[in-house]
Amino acid sequence: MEFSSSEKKKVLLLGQVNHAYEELKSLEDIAEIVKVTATNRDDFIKEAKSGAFNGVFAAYRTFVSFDITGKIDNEILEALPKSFKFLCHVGAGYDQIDVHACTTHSIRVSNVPTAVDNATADVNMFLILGALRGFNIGMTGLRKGEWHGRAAGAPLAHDPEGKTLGILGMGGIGRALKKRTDAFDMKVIYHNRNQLPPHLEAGARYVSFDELLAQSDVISLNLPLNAHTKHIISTKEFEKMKDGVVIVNTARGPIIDEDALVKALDSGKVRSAGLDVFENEPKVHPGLLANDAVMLIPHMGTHTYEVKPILVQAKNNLTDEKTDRNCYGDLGYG
Ligand SMILES: NC(=O)C1=CN([C@@H]2O[C@H](COP(=O)(O)OP(=O)(O)OC[C@H]3O[C@@H](n4cnc5c(N)ncnc54)[C@H](O)[C@@H]3O)[C@@H](O)[C@H]2O)C=CC1
Ligand SMILES: O=CC(=O)O
Repeated sequence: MEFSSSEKKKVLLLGQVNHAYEELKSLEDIAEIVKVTATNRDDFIKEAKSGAFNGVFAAYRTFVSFDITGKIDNEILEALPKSFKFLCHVGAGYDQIDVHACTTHSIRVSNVPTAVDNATADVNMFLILGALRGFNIGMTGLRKGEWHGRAAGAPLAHDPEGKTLGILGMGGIGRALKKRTDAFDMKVIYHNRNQLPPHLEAGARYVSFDELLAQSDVISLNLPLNAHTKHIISTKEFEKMKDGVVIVNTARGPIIDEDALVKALDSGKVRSAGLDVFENEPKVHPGLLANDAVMLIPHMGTHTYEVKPILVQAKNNLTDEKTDRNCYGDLGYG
């Protein structure tokens, strides 16, 4: 794409920047930031078709901009101008974008993996420990004035040591989790579509999907959400698991069939769960809310200064009031 030197490129801002003020200012030096006035998908499409975004060559989108546009799919791309060529998503998981449709429209998509690995793996480890040890029962009870959570006391829990952790989807976060579980002497098995080279396996044993379901004491979901992985864990898969298994999910809610999970928890097939993500965020299944054995976190896997380094610089400007939503505050790593 050719621009004259005096011409500022137009960048569409999908979502609000709440943290990366300095970066936004730098971008404004070289680009004209085009803001969206629509607050829902229909109006966004109308706004795009009215020519309001004409000349835009790139868009920077936050996770919560989904509330305005919905999935970035063919319908949205058809409405955007032909000048639009780059879609920059602030997040590792890009399930809110139909990448195939983008490819068809010759639009390149970028995401932000790697930067999130440690923070998300920490949450993952916290959920494993909390769910295995039954901490939520005690913690919830304590705030209600009940020592050990129940009149009869919290049930005895389990140590991680010697337990088999099955990592489904051992990519960046899964491998960072493996490293953490080594400190707790857990045995790690994993399933990916293809076996990793030994230096990336780092001692984890590659197994089939069904072996992972059957052999794990704890199952951690660390794979992306797409048409193949939606509800990859449902009733049939719970039946193949050990009685009393623990399920942890920091990936995406719809990877687990939440209704089936609640039933498996209620029947005792699943002993407890640790969840950072939910099928219909920000809604949480009432069966999960009602179950004290389940550790629940409102999608805070990456909610740290270290993941969003700019926050440290912008700290003095930052107030809680500026943080609009729990998920990323604003733009993830910006
Ligand atoms: N809770 C949170 O705040 C965060 C959640 N996430 C979620 O975690 C997911 C994983 O993130 P990364 O580790 O960075 O991704 P990654 O791409 O590095 O790893 C994903 C792994 O899953 C494997 N995989 C893909 N399809 C599979 C299948 N059908 N069966 C088995 N394995 C499969 C891939 O081969 C890869 O090894 C993201 O897609 C995102 O949805 C990511 C960051 C933060
Ligand atoms: O959910 C967070 C992400 O980066 O993906």
